[in-house]
Amino acid sequence: METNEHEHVIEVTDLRRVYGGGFEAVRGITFHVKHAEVFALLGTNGAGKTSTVELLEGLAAPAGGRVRVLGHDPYTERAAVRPRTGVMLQEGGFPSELTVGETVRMWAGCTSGARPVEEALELVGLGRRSGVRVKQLSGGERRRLDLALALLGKPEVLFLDEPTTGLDAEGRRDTWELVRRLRDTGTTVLLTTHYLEEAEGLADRLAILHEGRIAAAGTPAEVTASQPARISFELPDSYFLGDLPSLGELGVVGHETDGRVVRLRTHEVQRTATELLVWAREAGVELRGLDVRSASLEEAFLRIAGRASAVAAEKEEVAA
Ligand SMILES: Nc1ncnc2c1ncn2[C@@H]1O[C@H](COP(=O)(O)OP(=O)(O)OP(=O)(O)O)[C@@H](O)[C@H]1O
Repeated sequence: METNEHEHVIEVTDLRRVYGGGFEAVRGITFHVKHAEVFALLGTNGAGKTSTVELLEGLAAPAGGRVRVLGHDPYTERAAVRPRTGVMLQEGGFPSELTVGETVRMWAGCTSGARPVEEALELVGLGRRSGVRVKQLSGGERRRLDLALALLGKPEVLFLDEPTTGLDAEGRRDTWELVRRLRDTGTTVLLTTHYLEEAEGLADRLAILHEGRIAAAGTPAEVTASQPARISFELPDSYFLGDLPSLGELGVVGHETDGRVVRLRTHEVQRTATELLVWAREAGVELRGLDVRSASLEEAFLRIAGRASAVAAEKEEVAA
């Protein structure tokens, strides 16, 4: 079955993965990835990202649920899926005595319709490192070589497991730029990452995994919009928190103080900020250091991961 632009290139339904000792690393997750979309799987350490990506790559059979990549089961129909996908594992293993060029040439020999070696190396910025032995590459350069190998077969679907770990800021930006170009020319990309700014800047949609479950999903804007905005300022001299209008009336859902600095959280940022400023004008005081900002994906991530832990602990308590 060929895909067209209206289909989901990756479909995951109630997916489960259980390891040998009976540990359930993926506990029933559902999501889809559309054609030419960048989808990020985020999560704390051990959340189940790699376990999930390996199922999508057909490296293991699920314990339950269903995966389809380009309309096929990647495990039982590997021959149909593998030539159309590119895979960058967390740890690429290749002989370290070979040069970069030899490594790519060797890989190209096993890949149907491979790009020219030089083109693959240019894409990832290793054009001038062709003659260097793999063992002499820096960690970041090895990640780029991994990426070159994943791109060799001009894949329709690209799986990238932590593609920018170990890269410096410039290398990371280059990789983002490349991923965007690939997406714009029709490649579907699923990546895992620890870098929240990577997901925020690169992903069209994302899912936050926590302890094997999806704790939140949507566009980066949707996931952050579910979190309260933050307003912070310094209490004017000789004023106390109790001198402000009632926080409930201001639409504040949470607050902290740090010395004289007050931080308020609100889902109604315009109303809260306006009423606070009206109060300050009427009181004739200045709110020094006033700062109003929407939640970042990082804040959303930390709160969602923390909340998911609390909910899980509560469920365990109820079950006990
Ligand atoms: N082969 C295995 N046997 C048993 N448990 C495993 C195995 N591989 C992974 N796990 C466990 O499954 C859980 C999920 O691991 P996984 O590597 O998928 O997480 P991750 O989200 O990719 O983490 P990280 O961000 O640290 O790479 C972890 O608790 C891990 O210890």
